[in-house]
Amino acid sequence: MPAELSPIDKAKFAAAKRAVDFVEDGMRVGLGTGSTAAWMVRCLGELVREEGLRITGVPTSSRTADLARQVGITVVGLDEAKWLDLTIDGTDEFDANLNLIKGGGGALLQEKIVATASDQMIVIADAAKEVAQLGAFPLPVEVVPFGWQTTKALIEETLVSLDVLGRSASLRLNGQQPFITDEGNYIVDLHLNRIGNARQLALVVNQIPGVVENGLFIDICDVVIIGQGDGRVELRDINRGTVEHDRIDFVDAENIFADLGD
Ligand SMILES: O=C[C@H](O)[C@H](O)[C@H](O)COP(=O)(O)O
Repeated sequence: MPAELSPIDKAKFAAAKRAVDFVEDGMRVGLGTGSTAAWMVRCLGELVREEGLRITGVPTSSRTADLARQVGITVVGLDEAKWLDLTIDGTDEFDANLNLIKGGGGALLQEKIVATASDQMIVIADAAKEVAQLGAFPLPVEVVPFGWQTTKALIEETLVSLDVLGRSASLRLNGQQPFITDEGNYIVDLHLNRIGNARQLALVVNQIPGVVENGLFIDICDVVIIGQGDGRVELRDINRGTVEHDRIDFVDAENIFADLGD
């Protein structure tokens, strides 16, 4: 393990490495987006190259598609795969019911479509992503560029009517310009502090014309794998109600770190 790899990266790697144990030969796998999911894509790539694992990957962003191809994973679109056995993705927050806030990297739309089209969703995270109540992380809402200021104003009015704390909304920027998603849309981030009724908020926000999707993933995630910097992992399965503990050996990761140029 390279000395410069931070404890947080080790934690993300540990969760990712444990998650790929769920991937079986012949599976169609949704590939999430973000720094944690990137570790999972690298781990899967190693299994494909070194152990001949045959999988079909459905990426949730152009970034993930590029990385997946680079590490040797066969990539297809969701409509070609049709239905997936499993999706593995990161998250910005998760709560005790495994409800999530996602979209910090702007990929929430494809991520939600792909996760919903999967028999199982496994979320991989470091322990800092766990919250008692969702909402400290700004909730991303994807909106169409046409009339986005009106859409943002309607979202703010809706937050007031729901008496949601925080209530401020901001257009996500990339430098001086609006951040553009893979689908050509904008992101409005909602600074809420905490979300009392996430299910209601998710439904109501999506009713507003101009809103494409929001980053609340309610009743979609089945398993969360929480990694620690020392290699410990905890697996929580919401359907079975089970909690398991395991440990990842970083020595196994030498090839992956070599690929990163360390
Ligand atoms: O749009 C991005 C995704 O929802 C990511 O899964 C999320 O932001 C977590 O990313 P990271 O693993 O980099 O914290």
